[in-house]
Amino acid sequence: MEPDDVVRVEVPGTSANLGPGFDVLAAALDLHLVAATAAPGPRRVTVEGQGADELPGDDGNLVWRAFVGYCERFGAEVPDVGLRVRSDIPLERGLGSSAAAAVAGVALGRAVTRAGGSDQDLIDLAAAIEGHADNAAAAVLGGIVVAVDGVARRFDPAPGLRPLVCIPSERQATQAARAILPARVPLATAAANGGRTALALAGLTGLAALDPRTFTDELHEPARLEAMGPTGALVRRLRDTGIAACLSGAGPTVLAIVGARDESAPASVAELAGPEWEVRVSGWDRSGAAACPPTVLPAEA
Ligand SMILES: Nc1ncnc2c1ncn2[C@@H]1O[C@H](COP(=O)(O)OP(=O)(O)O)[C@@H](O)[C@H]1O
Ligand SMILES: N[C@@H](CCOP(=O)(O)O)C(=O)O
Repeated sequence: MEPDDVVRVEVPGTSANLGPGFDVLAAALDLHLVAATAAPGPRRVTVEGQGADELPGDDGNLVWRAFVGYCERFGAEVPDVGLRVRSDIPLERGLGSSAAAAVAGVALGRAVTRAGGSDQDLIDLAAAIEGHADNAAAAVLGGIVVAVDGVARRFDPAPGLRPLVCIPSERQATQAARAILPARVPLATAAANGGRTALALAGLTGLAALDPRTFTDELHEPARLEAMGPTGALVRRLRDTGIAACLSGAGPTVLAIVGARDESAPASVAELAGPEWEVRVSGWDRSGAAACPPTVLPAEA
């Protein structure tokens, strides 16, 4: 394989749920996973960046599995290539590292084989492989998404808003954070959550002013914030000061939405979080998974 043959995709990390939109809302953030084809070598996948010391380099790697999954679904022969994957998305923090890996695999499959498939097909396939259509939709489409019943729609984030992520060093596997959720909730609870989801989406996309109270969730956050003590405490502290805050995905990261022009907000959030937390001023990723022109994967920073 010549360097000119290298195909590369860049996929954003994602923050799912956005408070009350459990399993249906998500936003794409400007931290990324880059995957590229490479000449076949002793390892199927070379992993760099986050997870380099623990993720598999064999055919069990999620990016490769999704690449093969795409080829099987669209009847393409699996190309005999290696992959290089570099991710800036911390693992098991609720920032969609697994969805980014699955989306990278299917998007790379489409770009390499040109066997077709719509963005919705990629979302469905990545969600079938990884489990979360909300993350997958935001990773493919960028912006803010609603994903439900096999339909994903993208919206532009309001220009006046900026996401901050507060990342702890502790990790939380998504599967374990789903196992503690209630199987049933009262009808009135579900109805109120639906209303807050609509208002939160309106606020995040600029259709209405963002009211921090609409970030309250009664489906998944109560159990999770109790299980993740420091995360629960930080969400409460932020909400008590009037900041729109919620659990990012299945946690333990906390997402806060602040005014883009509020220069003091990042420092205020960092002060409320304390030294145990890495507070990153993020931006929205507006474009989603992008297949880049043939190029070589940039060297690790
Ligand atoms: N770059 C990657 N390459 C392969 N697998 C990955 C990569 N990033 C994440 N994964 C897989 O996703 C898992 C984490 O997924 P999950 O528990 O859903 O947390 P989250 O998606 O919130 O980071 C990792 O343990 C690993 O199996
Ligand atoms: N809706 C899912 C989202 C999981 O996101 P992740 O980034 O934590 O994998 C859930 O809340 O379980």
